[in-house]
Amino acid sequence: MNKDCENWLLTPAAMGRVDDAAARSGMNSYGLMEKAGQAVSAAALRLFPGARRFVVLSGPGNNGGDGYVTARALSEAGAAVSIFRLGDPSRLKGDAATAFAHCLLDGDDLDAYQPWAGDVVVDAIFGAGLDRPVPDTVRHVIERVNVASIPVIAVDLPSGLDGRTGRVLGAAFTAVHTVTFMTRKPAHVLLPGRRLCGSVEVYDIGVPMRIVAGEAGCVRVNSPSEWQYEFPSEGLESHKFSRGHLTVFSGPAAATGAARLSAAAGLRIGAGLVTLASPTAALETNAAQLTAVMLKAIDNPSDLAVYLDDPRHNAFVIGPGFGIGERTRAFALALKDRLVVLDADAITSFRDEPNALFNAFSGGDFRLVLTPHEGEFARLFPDLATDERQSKIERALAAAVRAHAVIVYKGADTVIAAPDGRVLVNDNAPAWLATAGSGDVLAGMIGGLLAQGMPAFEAAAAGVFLHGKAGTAAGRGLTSEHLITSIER
Ligand SMILES: NC(=O)C1=CN([C@@H]2O[C@H](COP(=O)(O)OP(=O)(O)OC[C@H]3O[C@@H](n4cnc5c(N)ncnc54)[C@H](O)[C@@H]3O)[C@@H](O)[C@H]2O)[C@H](O)CC1
Ligand SMILES: [K+]
Repeated sequence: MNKDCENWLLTPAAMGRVDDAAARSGMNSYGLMEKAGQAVSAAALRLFPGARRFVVLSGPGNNGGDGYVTARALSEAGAAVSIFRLGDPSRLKGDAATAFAHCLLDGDDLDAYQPWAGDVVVDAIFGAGLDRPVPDTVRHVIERVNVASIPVIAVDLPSGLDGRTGRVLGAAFTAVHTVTFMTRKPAHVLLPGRRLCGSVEVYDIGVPMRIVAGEAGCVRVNSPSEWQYEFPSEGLESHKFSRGHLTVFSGPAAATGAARLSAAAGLRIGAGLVTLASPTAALETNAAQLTAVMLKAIDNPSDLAVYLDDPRHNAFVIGPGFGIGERTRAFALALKDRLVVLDADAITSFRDEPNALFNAFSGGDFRLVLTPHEGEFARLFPDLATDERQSKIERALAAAVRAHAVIVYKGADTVIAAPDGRVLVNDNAPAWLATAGSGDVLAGMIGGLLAQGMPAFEAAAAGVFLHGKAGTAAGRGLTSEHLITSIER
């Protein structure tokens, strides 16, 4: 993968414009297809040196063109190759027609393909150009290949996958390996697409970087290079007060654990001081289980107003275990001038009046981070959640603009979006991170980074990435307590 663009995500439409611009610049566009097909052939031979037969399934567009180049290259390397085609190859156009003309192997209709043991399928039916559910012929082949457990190498995208959204249009192959070109596309990282791609190889077919950069936009894969420059450093001159003061609100006596997890995570990620703001009735319960985290009784909005008189109380987490309702709304709105992570119950509390929240935090730098999972997202943004046309990236971005907040739209493919258009898709979370209390830990980590002065978008992205990394380090069967001790800055 080219280092310059390893985190970029281009939609199929943007990649189409890259292709056009490359052709206009005088590049030989057939040369790009030739390199694409050669890369797929090399991957197939590398991954399956013992294949009895490579079966190339070629479609009606340029993805099919890549397939004809692959078939020719595999055959020239001495492998056994069969081709099955969707559509009349005499109707292929442009580079795909050229690739077909150069490939002297016979082929048959896609319908005729019956899997044999020892086959390896090269799926070149549809790539970036899929724009509607796959036809029945393709659906039936996908089913036959699945039933026979034939390994599939996908060209650009597993056919049936919508490159922009990562959703399945009708049916899709499940690939063991996908070779894509220049940059990854949203479907390689958004679910369910990511699971259908297998390992993803990004091959540089030689489109000049300035042309790709022209279409790259601000949507990327989350990685330290996206936020490291803002990560708080522990210089010799730093002391606990210069590393900020995070306050986490505890729920009532019967629901204090979630907030303690957030507070402990905030401390672990480096906040200088962490206070648990607790109802008087829960002080004893909390006191029995805290050491480094401080405790303060705050029962009502007037207690909170006094606490907010001290400007050193700069960052807050509200929501985990806090309870749903009017008191929660009053507390959250009182924090409107501070850095705030609003999670769980505090999100749900605004389901009937989300604009009250959004308006309170509008104006000035964005300082509110919302961390909804799927259900909470639907409560605050019901219209976006049900809009089937939009990808998770597009939904998160629209929500961020509306809320004037950084949105951490959680899931195994968490999307972090800022109102200014920046979006990061996270892909390092292990499956076992979805455990009780995991979200509370994440909220505390983001709060702890906000307290240390990291801007909201970078704090959210770093929190999500380091949370995934801690989950991987903790390993299967982790508990949230273990997750916290596995956090490394
Ligand atoms: N820079 C690059 O990334 C390069 C990519 N290459 C390959 O080109 C394809 C994209 O090619 P395109 O022709 O635009 O699209 P497809 O081949 O995916 O399919 C278009 C073709 O299919 C028809 N179609 C779409 N949906 C359906 C459907 N549901 N049922 C039936 N037919 C459908 C549509 O009408 C068109 O005829 C990219 O993925 C790469 O593999 C280049 O080779 C090199 C540069
Ligand atoms: K494909």
